Amino acid sequence: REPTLPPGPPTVPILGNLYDFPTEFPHYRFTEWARQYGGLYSLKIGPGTAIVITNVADVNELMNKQSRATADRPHMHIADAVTNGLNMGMAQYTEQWRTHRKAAHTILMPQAVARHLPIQNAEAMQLLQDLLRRPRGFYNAIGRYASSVILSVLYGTRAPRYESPATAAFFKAQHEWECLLEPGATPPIDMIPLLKYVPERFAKWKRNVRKTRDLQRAVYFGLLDKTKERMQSGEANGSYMEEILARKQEFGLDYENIGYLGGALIEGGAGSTASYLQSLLMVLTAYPNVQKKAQEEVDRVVGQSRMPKLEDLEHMPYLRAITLELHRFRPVAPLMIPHATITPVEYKGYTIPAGTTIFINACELLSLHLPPQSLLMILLRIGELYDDPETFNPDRYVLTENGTKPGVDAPDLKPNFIFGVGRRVCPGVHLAQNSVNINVMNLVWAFNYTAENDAAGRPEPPDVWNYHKGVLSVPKPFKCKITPRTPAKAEMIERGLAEATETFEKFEYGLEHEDKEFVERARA
Ligand code: HEM
Repeated sequence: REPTLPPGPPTVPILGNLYDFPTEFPHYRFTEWARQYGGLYSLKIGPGTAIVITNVADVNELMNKQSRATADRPHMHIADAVTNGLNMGMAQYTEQWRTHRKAAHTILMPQAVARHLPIQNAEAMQLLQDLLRRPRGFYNAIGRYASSVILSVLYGTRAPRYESPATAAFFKAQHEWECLLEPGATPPIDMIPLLKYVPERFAKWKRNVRKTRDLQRAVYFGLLDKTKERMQSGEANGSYMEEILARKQEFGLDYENIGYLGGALIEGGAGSTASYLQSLLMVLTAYPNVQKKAQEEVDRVVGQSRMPKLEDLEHMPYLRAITLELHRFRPVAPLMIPHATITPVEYKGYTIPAGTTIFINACELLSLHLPPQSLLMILLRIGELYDDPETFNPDRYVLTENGTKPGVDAPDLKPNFIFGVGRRVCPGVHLAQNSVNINVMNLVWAFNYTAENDAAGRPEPPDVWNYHKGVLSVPKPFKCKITPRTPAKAEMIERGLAEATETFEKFEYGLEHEDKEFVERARA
C-alpha cells in the first residue's frame, strides 16, 4: 500500500487485499474493516486501489463537493464488451454518458414523471387485484408490477402477466448479465488485459458475452421498434421513448444509443422497485405493530368509503416515515454502484490516485452492521447515529428529519442519500418515489399481512435477514398470509381495476395472444 493512501487491512505481495476480498455480501466485511481502519480506508486490489467510505461527512466532501473528480465508474472490460460502453449505469464519465444522462434527466424530472401517474396508479391497482386473487403469488405479482410500470413509462407497452413476453425476455437477459458480472465468473481481464486476446473457442466467457449481448439487444431494440411502429400507426401514448425518438436530434442520440439508454433505465428501474416492495411486505409481516399503526393512520385520513390517493400522503407522517425507514433498514443497493476517481484527489492529507474504485458502504453508514447473531454487531453499538438500528422502527423518522437519535448532528445525511450521490445520483428517483408512495398507501389500506404457521402451529414470521447475495438487496421468497381487510375494500379493488381499463388500453397496442386473452378474462 502506497504510504499516501488511507490506512487499510494488511496486504500480501502482488494480490494486495485480493486474497481476503469478500465475494458474498461484501458490505458485512467492509463494515468489519471500517471498525478497524475508520470511516475512510483503502484496499489494494492487485495493483489497483479502492477506497471504502462509511463516514457521511467524507461521502459529502468526496462525492458531492468533489463530484467532478469522483463521477467515473471503475473500468470493467466485460461490461464494455457486452454493451459497447453504452450502459449508462456502468459507463465511464464520457461525453456519451453525459448525453444519455441529459436525456434521462430531462424526462425523469418531477414534472415529467407526473405525466406517468395514471399508468402507475392503474398498475398498482392490478397489483392489488393480483394479491386479492392469488395472495400466495405476491412475490411475482410485485415483479410484474415493477417491470410493467417501467415498460409502460419507457415504451408505452405494458406486461399484464409475469410471463408476458417482454418481461420474460428481460428477466432472462438480466439473469445472464448478472451471472456474467458475478465476481469470479470471468477471468481477471481488468488485471491481466492480455486475456482479451484468448481465442473464443478457448474462452467460454467470450461466448457468454456474445449470448448476453444478443439477448439484451433483442429486448432493447425489440421494444424500441415496437414503439416506433406504434407511433407510425398513430397510437402514440406519451411514453418516454416516443419523446426521445421525437427529440433525438436535440438530444444528440442515434437509434443505437437510444436502444441502450432504454436498456439501462429498465435495468435500473425494474429490480430496484420490485425488491423494495418485496421488502415492504416482509417488514409489514414481521412487525405487526408497525402494520397496525400504519393502518390506523390510513383509515384516519382516507375513511372507509374510498381508496387512498397520492395527495393523501401529505397527511400521513407515519407512512412517509415507513418509506424512509425501509430505505434505511434494507437499502436496495447496500454498496450503491461503485464510483471511480477521474483525477488524483487530495483529501485529509491523503492522495487518492486517478482510477481508484470508490465504495460507499451505505449499510454501515446507516448503522446496519451485520446480522444479529454477529458478536461484532452487539459489541460495536457505541456512538451510532441511530437508536437500536437493527429494529425496523419508522417512528425514528417521525421524531427527527433524518431518523437519527435526537441531539445527533448529521446535517450531511439527507433522507434521499440512498439514491446515490454526486453526478451519478439515480435519475429514476422521482419515478421510483411515486411507485413507492402509491403502493405503500394502497398495500397498507387493502390487506392484513400475517405470518404463516409452522408445522407446530406457531406463527413463523419471515427472517428479515434472509436476502439473496448480489448487488441488489433482494429478499428470498418468504411466507406471508395476505387477506383483504374488509369485503368492502375487496369490492373497491375490483371496481377500481374495472375503472382503470381505459388507462390500460392505451398501453395494450400489439399485445401478444396470451396476454390479450389474459386481459380479456380478467376484465370479464
Ligand atoms: C427504489 C428504487 C431505486 C433505488 C433505491 C435506486 C438506487 C440507485 C442507486 C443507489 C444508484 C447509484 C447512484 C450512484 O452511483 O451514486 C442508482 C443509479 C441508477 N438508477 Fe436507480 N434506484 C431506484 C430506481 C430507479 C428507477 C425507477 C430507474 C429508472 C427509471 C433507475 C435508474 C437508474 C440508473 C440508469 C442509474 C445509473 C446512473 C448513472 O450511473 O449515471 N433507478 N439507483
